[in-house]
Amino acid sequence: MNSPSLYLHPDRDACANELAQVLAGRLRADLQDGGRARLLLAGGQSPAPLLQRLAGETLDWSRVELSPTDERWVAVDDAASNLQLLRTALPQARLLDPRQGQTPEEAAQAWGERLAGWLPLSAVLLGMGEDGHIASLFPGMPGLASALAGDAAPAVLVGTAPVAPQLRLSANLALLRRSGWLGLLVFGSAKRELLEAVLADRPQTRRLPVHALVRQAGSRLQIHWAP
Ligand SMILES: O=C1O[C@H](COP(=O)(O)O)[C@@H](O)[C@H](O)[C@H]1O
Repeated sequence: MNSPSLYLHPDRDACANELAQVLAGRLRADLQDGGRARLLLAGGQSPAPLLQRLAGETLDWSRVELSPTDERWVAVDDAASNLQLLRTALPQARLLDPRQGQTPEEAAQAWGERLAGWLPLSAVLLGMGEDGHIASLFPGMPGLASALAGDAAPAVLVGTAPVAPQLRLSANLALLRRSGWLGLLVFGSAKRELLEAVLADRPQTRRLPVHALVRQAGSRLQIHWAP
């Protein structure tokens, strides 16, 4: 396997600063010809410092289309909503709400169709849970094998988390990989230990969604870690 690049930052601020510059550079490159840039960002806790830095980058945000990598099936203004996190931090971008239907199934179908029209994406930044989930692709969840399949068509699916809010929408791995730049943001020692086990291809990690990401993306994946 061609290994991902692993960037070990001294602290979360340094990590956020560098990632904001890398992402802004990718967006500017796609905006240069007068077109649009398309960006998918992780939700959860980890992106907060990065989002703050990214919001300070000078670029034509009105031409940047932004959506989360996954969403919790909660009201759009719920504190657990990934879109709400992006909306609060980057209101100047053109936000696409994953709630494109009345039911999770309808929304997954319609959001997936919208995202398919964005491919190839400019950049995708994923997060990872301590259980090895990425986006809302959780170890052992129903439908995981097809969500991770390397030859799947890019799509959005309805996922199930082991913790509340359990009902999720998530881009599948095939969609997440269709990007000019692919990154994974991870903080803390527990996640670093898990990542090292994944990079070493330890057998107990082979069922984890992050293992599929690392194997399929190889050297195209940048992993950014800070304590
Ligand atoms: O549930 C989720 O978790 C992951 C990881 O979140 P973090 O708080 O540990 O950084 C996140 O990447 C994903 O978007 C989110 O829905």
